[in-house]
Amino acid sequence: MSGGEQKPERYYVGVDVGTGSVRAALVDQSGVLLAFADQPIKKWEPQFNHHEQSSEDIWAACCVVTKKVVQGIDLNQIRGLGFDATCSLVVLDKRFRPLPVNHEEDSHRNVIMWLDHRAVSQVNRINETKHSVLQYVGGVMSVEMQAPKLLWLKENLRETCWDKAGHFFDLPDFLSWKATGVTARSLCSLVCKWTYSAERGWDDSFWKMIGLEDFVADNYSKIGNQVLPPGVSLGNGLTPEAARDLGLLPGIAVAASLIDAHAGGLGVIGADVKGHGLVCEGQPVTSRLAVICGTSSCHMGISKDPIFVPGVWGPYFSAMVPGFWLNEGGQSVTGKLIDHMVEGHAAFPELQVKATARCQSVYAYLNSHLDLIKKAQPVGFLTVDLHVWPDFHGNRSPLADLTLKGMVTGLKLSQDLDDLAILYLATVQAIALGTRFIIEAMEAAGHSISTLFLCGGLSKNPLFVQMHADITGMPVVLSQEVESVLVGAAILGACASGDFASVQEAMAKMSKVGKVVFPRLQDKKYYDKKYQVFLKLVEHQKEYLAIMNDN
Ligand SMILES: Nc1ncnc2c1ncn2[C@@H]1O[C@H](COP(=O)(O)OP(=O)(O)O)[C@@H](O)[C@H]1O
Ligand SMILES: O=C(CO)[C@H](O)[C@H](O)COP(=O)(O)O
Repeated sequence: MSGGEQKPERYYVGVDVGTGSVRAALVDQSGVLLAFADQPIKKWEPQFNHHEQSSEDIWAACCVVTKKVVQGIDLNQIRGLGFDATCSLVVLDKRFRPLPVNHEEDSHRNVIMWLDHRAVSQVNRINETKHSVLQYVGGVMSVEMQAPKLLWLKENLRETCWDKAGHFFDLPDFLSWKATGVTARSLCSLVCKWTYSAERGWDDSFWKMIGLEDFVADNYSKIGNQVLPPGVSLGNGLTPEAARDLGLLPGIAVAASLIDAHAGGLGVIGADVKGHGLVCEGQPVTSRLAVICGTSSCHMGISKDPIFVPGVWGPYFSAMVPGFWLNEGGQSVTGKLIDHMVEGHAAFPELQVKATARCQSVYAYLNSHLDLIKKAQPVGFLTVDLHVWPDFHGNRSPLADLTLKGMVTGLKLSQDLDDLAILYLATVQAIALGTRFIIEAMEAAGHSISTLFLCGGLSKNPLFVQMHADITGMPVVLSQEVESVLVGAAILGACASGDFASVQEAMAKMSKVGKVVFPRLQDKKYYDKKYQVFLKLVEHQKEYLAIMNDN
C-alpha cells in the first residue's frame, strides 16, 4: 500500500449462542461493536427437568443474525469468525443428521440443554466411583456435564439414539464443525464438560468404569480425538456452503470455539484498568473474577497454579486464558430465577401494563418503583424481613448439591406491585449473596480476588450490579461494550485470523473498561447480617430434610 493511504479496517464476527437467543456482532480490531443482531431460539421442556433444543434451529438463527450484522460491509474486510455457545449436548448420526434425544423420537430435538437434569441417577453413580477425574470438577460431577447425559442416552434411548449416533458435540464445537467441516473439538469444552485433561488427554479407566467403554474402543472418535486450543484456526476456514448460509466469504478464518461463559471471561478480564481507581490496577490478572450473568451465572477465576476448590468446577488448564488454570463457580439459574419470580407473581400483568405504558422494561420499572417506595433508606434495606435462598434448580457452587431447593421466608398476604418489587429485590440480593458464598469458597482455597468484571444480560440491570458490589464489598467493572460475550467470540475470530499473536494480546487490545460501580461500604453491616441469614437458610433446609427422612 502506498504511503498516505489508509489500511482498510479489519473486522471480526462473533456469534454467541445463549440459552434463549443467538446474538452476532461485527467487531473491529479495538473491540468496538459496529453492528449487533439477535434472534430467539426454540426450547422444549417435554417433561420436568428435560430441556431440549434443535441444532438446525440454532444454526438457522446463527445465519440470520450473521447476515444482519455484515449487511453493507465489504466482506473482504471480515478476517475471522468466532463462536461461543452454551455447553449443551448435540447428537448427530454417522452422516451428521440430527438424532432424537427424547422418547417421542422427534429428531428435530437433538440437543440436551446444559440445564437439563434428567441424568440424576447416572451422575450419582458416576460420583460414587470417586474416580480421580472428579478432582478436576470440584470433587463432584454436575448433572449438567456431558458424561451423565451420555450415559442416560445409552441407558434410555439405546436403539433410537445411542446405537445410531456417530457424533456427540458440545454446542460450541458443533458450530465450528458446521462452519468448517472440521470435527476437532475445543480444549475448552472437552476439559470443562467432558473430563478431558489438557495434560493427559482422555482417561480410559474413567469411561470404562462408568459403563461408556464404547468411546475407548473406537479411540474417542465420537466425542473427539483431535483437540485444539480456543482461537486456533480450523482447517481451510469457512466452507463454501457455510459461507452461503452465513452471508460471508468462503475461506475466512474460523476459530476453535469457547463455551459462552468462557467467551465472556475473555471479553472482560484482560481490560486495562488504569485510571479507574481500582485495587486490581498493577495487580496480577488473577485478582479479577469474571462473572457472566445470563440465564445462569458463571464465576470465572484464573490462577498460575492449580487450585482445588471443593464444589467449584476445575481446576481446568488453559480452558479460558491460555497458560492459566481456571476455576468456574456457578449458579444454575439466575436470570431465569428472576424472570420466574417476577412473571409468576399475581401483580405481573399490572407490571407489564405499567412498564409498557412508560416504554420501559419490567426490570427498569421495578427498579424505579423500588426507588419510590424506599423513602429515605437505601433500597437494599427494603428486605429486612424477606429472604430468599436461590437454588430453585439445585446448587452448582459451592455446595454442588442438585437436590437443594429454593426458599422464601417473610411472605405476607399482599400481592400488589410493592410486594412484587420487594420479592424481586430479595431475589436479586439472594443471587448476589450466592456470589459472595462462591467467592469465599474460592478465597478459602487460595484465590485472592479483589475486583468483579460483570457481563451478560443481567449486567444491564443496575440494581443487580449495585447489589453485587454492595454484597461482595468489591468494585464491579462493566465493559465499554455491554455485549462483552460477543467481544470474546470476536477475539477468537481475531486470533484465528492471525491478526494478533496471542489470545492475551487480543484480550488486552479488544476489551475495555466502561463503568465502575463501587460498593456502598456504609451498608456493609446490613449485608453481613443478610449473609448470616442466607447461610442459615440452607442449614435449615438440610435440617428439614433430615427431620422428614428420619424414620
Ligand atoms: N435490559 C435488561 N435489564 C435487566 N435484566 C435483563 C435485561 N436483559 C436481559 N436481562 C436478564 O438477563 C437474562 C438473560 O440474559 P442473557 O445473557 O440474554 O441470557 P442467555 O445468554 O442465557 O441467553 C434474562 O433472564 C433477564 O433476567
Ligand atoms: O455451564 C455453563 C458454562 O460452563 C453455562 O451456565 C451454560 O453454558 C449456560 O449459559 P447462559 O446462562 O449464558 O445461557
